[in-house]
Amino acid sequence: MFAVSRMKALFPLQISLPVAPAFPNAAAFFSAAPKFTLFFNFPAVIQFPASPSLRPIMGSSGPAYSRVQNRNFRPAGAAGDSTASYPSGEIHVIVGPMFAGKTTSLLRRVQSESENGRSVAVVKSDKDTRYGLDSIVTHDGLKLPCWSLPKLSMFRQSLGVDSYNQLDVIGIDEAQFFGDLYDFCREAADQDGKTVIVAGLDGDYMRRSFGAVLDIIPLADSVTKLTARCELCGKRAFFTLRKTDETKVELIAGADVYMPVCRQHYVSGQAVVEATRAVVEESSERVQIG
Ligand SMILES: Nc1ncnc2c1ncn2[C@@H]1O[C@H](COP(=O)(O)OP(=O)(O)O)[C@@H](O)[C@H]1O
Ligand SMILES: Cc1cn([C@H]2C[C@H](O)[C@@H](COP(=O)(O)O)O2)c(=O)[nH]c1=O
Ligand SMILES: [Zn+2]
Repeated sequence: MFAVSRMKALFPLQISLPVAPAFPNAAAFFSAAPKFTLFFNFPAVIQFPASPSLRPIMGSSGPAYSRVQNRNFRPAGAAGDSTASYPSGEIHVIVGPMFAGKTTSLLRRVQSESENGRSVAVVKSDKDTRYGLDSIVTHDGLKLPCWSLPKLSMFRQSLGVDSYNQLDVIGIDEAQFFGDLYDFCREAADQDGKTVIVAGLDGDYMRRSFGAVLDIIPLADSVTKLTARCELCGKRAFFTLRKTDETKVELIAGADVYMPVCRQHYVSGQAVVEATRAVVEESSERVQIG
């Protein structure tokens, strides 16, 4: 399993061990069947300082971990170096259906950045209340403390301007729920020199673009599309099937309502859901008339 004990050492106050993981063999599952498609080569460019010295910054709704200063700003260079003092931010986007390991991947990357001495903070939408507001939690129970906010534009103020300035890396989970994702990511990377790691659903249950996740692809250094396992046949799953007849786009839920599926089972499953909805609507119309 990925280093829960190391996570505990890193985040001693908040990390808790996974309880009754839904997929106990997740690590074996992940390593035996690598499930991601790299659209672009993921650049091994994150530069890590040699000696990490983390200190937690506690805020009203969540912690950040910080070093002394944001190293993303290049020091003034030699004369003629036109890049001197421009921020060297980055944006990395992780997409895929539910259960594909997006949160797990985000958590790993943030953990790795932190272990390498960079100051990190993670934010998720406060719409997702599934596991409480103070942490992001994977479907198999790994946890990381985070900020829960309605808008990314509140992040700087919530953290405190000084703490924000010291941050190197910002992780964003459930990115599909943030309407101001584009402006936040652009400013954080271009103006403030942050490395921004974004995880979210590229498509909703109808396989339509979800929120602003796809809008930030033109801003991104890298885009990774993860896949899950089709719950009906075990093949690679690219889509999320909603098992109920609820039609609103945003519906916070887990495996009770959604399942990852391959193309074939998306098409057949969606046909069943739609046929069922038609029958239910028809019979409720009959009841109203009668
Ligand atoms: N059908 C499935 N395919 C793959 N993983 C699944 C499935 N159902 C549950 N899981 C679990 O979900 C974990 C991924 O959780 P998570 O990182 O929270 O995914 P995401 O953020 O993409 O929804 C996997 O490690 C696995 O244990
Ligand atoms: C497909 C789909 C999903 N959602 C919700 C359901 C969950 O609360 C999140 C996704 O969580 P995960 O970390 O990716 O597993 O999004 C939704 O509101 N609408 C949809 O169409
Ligand atoms: Zn299938």
